[in-house]
Amino acid sequence: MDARTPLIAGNWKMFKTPQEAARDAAALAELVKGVEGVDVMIAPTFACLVPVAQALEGSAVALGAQNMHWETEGAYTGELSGPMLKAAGCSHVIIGHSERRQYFGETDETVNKKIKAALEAGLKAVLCIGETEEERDQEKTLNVLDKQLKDGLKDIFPGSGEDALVVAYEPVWAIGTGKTATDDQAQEAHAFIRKVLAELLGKDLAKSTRILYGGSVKPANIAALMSKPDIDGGLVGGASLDPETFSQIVKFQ
Ligand SMILES: O=C[C@H](O)COP(=O)(O)O
Repeated sequence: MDARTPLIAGNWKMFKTPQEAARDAAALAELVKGVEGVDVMIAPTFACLVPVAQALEGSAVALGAQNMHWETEGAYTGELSGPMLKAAGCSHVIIGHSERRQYFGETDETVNKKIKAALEAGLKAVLCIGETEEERDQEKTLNVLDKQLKDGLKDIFPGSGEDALVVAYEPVWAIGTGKTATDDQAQEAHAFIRKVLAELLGKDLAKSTRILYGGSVKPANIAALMSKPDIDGGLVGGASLDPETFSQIVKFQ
C-alpha cells in the first residue's frame, strides 16, 4: 500500500481578472474547508498570484503558477523566475503544459531547465506530458511519454521521500475537447510513466511520485479515474474555473 495523497489541481489558464480570481479563490477555500485526505492547488495567471495568495491565507489550498523562467533574474522581458513565484506565495509551478509546447516554443530542453530551477527555488514542479491525437493514432503514445520524461527529467534527482515532483499526463486530444481518455487508457499511460520514473529516479521515488490525469476532468468522471491504481489526482482546466464545480471534483471520495 503506498501513501500518495491525491492532488486535485486547477489550471485557470488565461482566465479571470485579479478581482475575479481573488473572489473565486476565497469561495473555493470556503467550499473545500475541512475536506481531508486530498491536496488542492490552483494556478491562476501571473497577475493574479498575489491577490489569490492573500485570498487563500489561512486555507489549505495551495497556490501554483502556470510557467516560469529558468534563470533567477535578468533581462528576460515578460518572464518570472522561481524565487519571484515563491515570494509571491506559490508552492507549485506547472511546467511544460502542452499549450506552452504548442504555442510558445516550449521544448523538452527548456522544460528540463525549468524543472531544475523550480526545484532549486523550493517549488514543487508539475511536469506535463502527453501525446497528440496523431501520435496516439500512430501508436506512438508510450514512445512520446518516454522521451518527454527522459529529456524533461535529465539529470534531475528530487530528494527521496519528498513530493517535489508531480507528473501530469495530459493527452493533448483530451484537453478542452470534452473527450476524456478512458479510465483504462489513462491507467495504461500512468503505469508506464511510473515504470519510466522508476528507471530514472529509483523505485521508491517512483512509488511516491503523484501522477495526475488531465483532459476534460469533470465531477462526473473523476471518481472512476481515481479508482485506478496509478492515477493520483487531476489537473483540471475548464471545470476548475467555477469554484462550486471544482469543489465537487475535490470532494470526489
Ligand atoms: O491543465 C489542464 C488541462 O489542460 C486540461 O484542461 P481541460 O480540463 O479544460 O480539458
